[in-house]
Amino acid sequence: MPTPTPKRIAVTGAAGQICYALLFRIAKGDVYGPDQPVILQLLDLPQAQAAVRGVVMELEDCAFPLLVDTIVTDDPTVAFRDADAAFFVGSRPRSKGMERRDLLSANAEIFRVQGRALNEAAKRDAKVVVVGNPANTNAMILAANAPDFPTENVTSMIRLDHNRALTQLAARAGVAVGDIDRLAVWGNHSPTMFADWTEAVSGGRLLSEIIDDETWYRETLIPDVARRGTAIIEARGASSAASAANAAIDHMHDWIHGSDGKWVSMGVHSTGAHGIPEGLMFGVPVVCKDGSYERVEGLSFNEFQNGMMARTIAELEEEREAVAALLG
Ligand SMILES: NC(=O)C1=CN([C@@H]2O[C@H](COP(=O)(O)OP(=O)(O)OC[C@H]3O[C@@H](n4cnc5c(N)ncnc54)[C@H](O)[C@@H]3O)[C@@H](O)[C@H]2O)C=CC1
Ligand SMILES: O=C([O-])CC(=O)C(=O)O
Repeated sequence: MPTPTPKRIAVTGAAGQICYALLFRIAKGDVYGPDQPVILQLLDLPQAQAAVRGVVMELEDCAFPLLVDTIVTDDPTVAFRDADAAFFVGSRPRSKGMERRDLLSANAEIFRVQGRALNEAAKRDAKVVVVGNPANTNAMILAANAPDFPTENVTSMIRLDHNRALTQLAARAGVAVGDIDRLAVWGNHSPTMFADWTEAVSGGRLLSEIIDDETWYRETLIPDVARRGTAIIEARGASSAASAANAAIDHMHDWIHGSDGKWVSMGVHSTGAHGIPEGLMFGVPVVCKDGSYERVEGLSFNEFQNGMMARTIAELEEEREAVAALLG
């Protein structure tokens, strides 16, 4: 069989802690699979170029058979040139005492500049995931500044929250993580996110019936998932990195290869379904198939769900208002 043309994968924030986990897994084949060669196109700031070169030396020392080339640059247009996929990680992380929205002004400008470069340089069918916080609103800024690039292909990461909820639910229900389906995490990657078990099942049974503890769901699961990032910062002194990289890999892998009919949560551009205002970048359940995602639609919400949705919608609308000047 002929060797496939390498896929070009742009990654921003290459000298940072998430990328220290992410790049090695991409090079190993965890995104495109074990038969697909890749080229890494790494972006970071001028002052971080030496550190990126150190990471590249380590990539070389792994002798990954699939890694055919690595480009290192501080120019976003070079990094995004002909990209098939792009991970937007580069931005400031929060530290103790900050909320992710406190990063809005520090990071928003990055996504305006990089949106223009994406517009100019990437393939039109490139798949984009924004990891840098506040991820939903950064992705909205990116898409708004890339008018010739399909908005559908700009997504934000809420998969880490989805994975966090899966583990908590599996442990409480005494089922395997892999047996859970129809879990949704809605809205903003922030304390207002809504980990929703209403439809979630394992082995054909509703998790809400297996666990049978609405108080645990409302007062423990939902807030614990929403506050997990803070708990990690408190414990580690730095924000999550390996688990964030893993979630970014899961997000992109499933988008490319499909989710086997299962629901996964992705931040996507709202089309107005489920009462979510059009244009917000919003965590929703999707099913991935044949290189694209389909939003799960036609769900009806009870009063509790409506209240949770309203809270995270309001926060994203406030964020949109705060960055209105950057939305083109
Ligand atoms: N969506 C999610 O679930 C998660 C998001 N995050 C976010 O991911 C981001 C990165 O986190 P870490 O890797 O831990 O941070 P880090 O500080 O270790 O690395 C960030 C890197 O981005 C680079 N950078 C800054 N501005 C840049 C620009 N304009 N262009 C290219 N590179 C630039 C920095 O030089 C640095 O090398 C943070 O915003 C963090 O809050 C972290 C965990 C989960
Ligand atoms: O909490 C943070 O700042 C990092 C992050 O987004 C997460 O771990 O979910």
